Amino acid sequence: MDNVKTIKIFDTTLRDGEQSPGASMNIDEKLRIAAQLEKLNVDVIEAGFPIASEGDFEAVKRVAKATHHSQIAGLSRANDKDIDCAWKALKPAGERARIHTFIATSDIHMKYKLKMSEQQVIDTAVAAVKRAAGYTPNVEFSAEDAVRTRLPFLAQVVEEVIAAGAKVVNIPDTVGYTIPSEYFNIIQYLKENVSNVEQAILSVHCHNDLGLAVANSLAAVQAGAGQVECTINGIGERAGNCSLEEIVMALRTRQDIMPFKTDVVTEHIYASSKLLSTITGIVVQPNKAIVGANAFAHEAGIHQHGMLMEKSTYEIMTPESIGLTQNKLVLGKHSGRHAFGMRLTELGYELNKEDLNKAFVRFKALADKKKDIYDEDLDAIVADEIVRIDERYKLVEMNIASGSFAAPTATVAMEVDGKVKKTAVMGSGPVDATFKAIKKLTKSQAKLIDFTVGAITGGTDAQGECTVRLKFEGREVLGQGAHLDIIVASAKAYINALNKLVSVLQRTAGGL
Ligand SMILES: CC(=O)SCCNC(=O)CCNC(=O)[C@H](O)C(C)(C)COP(=O)(O)OP(=O)(O)OC[C@H]1O[C@@H](n2cnc3c(N)ncnc32)[C@H](O)[C@@H]1OP(=O)(O)O
Ligand SMILES: CC(C)C(=O)C(=O)O
Repeated sequence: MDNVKTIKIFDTTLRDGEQSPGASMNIDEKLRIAAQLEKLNVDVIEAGFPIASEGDFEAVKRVAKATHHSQIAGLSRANDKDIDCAWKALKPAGERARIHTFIATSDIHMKYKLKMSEQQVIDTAVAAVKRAAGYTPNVEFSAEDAVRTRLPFLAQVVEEVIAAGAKVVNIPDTVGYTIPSEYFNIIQYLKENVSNVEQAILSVHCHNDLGLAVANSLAAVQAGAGQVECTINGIGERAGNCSLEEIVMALRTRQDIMPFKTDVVTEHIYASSKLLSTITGIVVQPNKAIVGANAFAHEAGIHQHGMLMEKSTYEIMTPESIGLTQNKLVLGKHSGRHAFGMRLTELGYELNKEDLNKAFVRFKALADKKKDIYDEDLDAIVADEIVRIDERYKLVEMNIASGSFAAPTATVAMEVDGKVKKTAVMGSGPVDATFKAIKKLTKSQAKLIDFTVGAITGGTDAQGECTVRLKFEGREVLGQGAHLDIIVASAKAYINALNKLVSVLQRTAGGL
């Protein structure tokens, strides 16, 4: 189609996505996500909110330096300090740098939060855009809580920020309140009532409080919006943001009725989703559209019959289109480093030689015990073996006595600050005994907040994957561990969380 319009994809996984409780990422993790986002070929990566903390500033700066073709955005409130700080962080991106400044425009926000009149908000917004435009022509302005803003006022704000130099104007549904028909009308109203609207791209940024973020974004695109802001797996503040994979695949799959496309390389979607889950520990629900474990699974006989006859009977898009390939090279104990490394690359992992070797040793050990090695097993190996921090604590060996008549007892040997220590502790169950033993050996005061267990793949020889969330002095960390023995996986997750806590506390000069 000649008249197909390209919709810009603005990914905010590293900024709004990181505002999800539990989704905080360190700089190295952000760099890995940013590299994956460039593979996806998103137009803009919002890398953070530089004034928020030294860590955020550094992360934006490092992402700006390390990336090659995506534009890099940094968020700032509408004041000089934030904007100057954002620019300092973004500068290494050169012409790819975008300053994203915002201020709320709804009556509720202006009255209770900002304590500003409409005129003060306009003056502040215009001044912010002008200051940002002094650094770069690539300025985006967001009218926070636009959906609950008086429409003629919203139109006035949009007109004035465009006149001040904004090249992209975002109309966010900050609280996930709108519905598709209303949002369509808002965008259409702005298109018809802002005299200079064609000098800027209208952007949309939807939250999912009513489960409508993707539907609303789609409606806005149909009304003329040219940029969609979204996150991998839909993570974000509260119920999350518009999910990148859903909006992109909706536009790709329904080009028959919507003349739009994106430049996203959809074949990298699945790897991106996996990488984010591995890094944050926020797992995707099995029935999640596009990237859930069941998204391309067919259980019912009638469906299976249809699929065998002709895939399009029950599949509106192919698994291959999101990078979910049937593993052509079967990985097992006879596989070598080349096949193993190639599969990891296909899954989105770029490991250096040393990390690849470490992962390969783990893979061989697993292949000796387990018949089939699935992609999920490889994800677990990488999560467990590579996504690591400096280790003050290491599991040396452990043994569990448990059953229906004896009191569960864990015997655990650990390396603590280079010295091997051993203890045996009883508990109400094998996991309880294990955690008590680890606590005793490490003298940790951290509180266990959450513990989850899952089988990574099917069958009784499946690897178990555990996550442990610990809290100490207001800091929360998430540890992960995988092993064929679920109790060993639990211990590894607990120890991984303790090591993360040490690293967090060291950075803030605390102690355990
Ligand atoms: C809708 C969104 O997602 S917006 C982005 C939300 N993300 C975040 O807030 C995460 C990062 N935030 C932070 O680290 C901190 O909130 C900071 C560093 C930005 C500010 O911290 P503090 O200075 O301690 O202020 P605090 O967060 O308590 O309050 C916000 C202040 O900014 C003001 N403010 C809020 N939005 C804006 C804006 N867009 N432009 C200018 N000022 C604003 C508020 O009125 C308040 O001002 P006051 O301190 O004079 O009362
Ligand atoms: C800063 C803006 C874009 C935002 O995150 C929101 O309104 O939800």
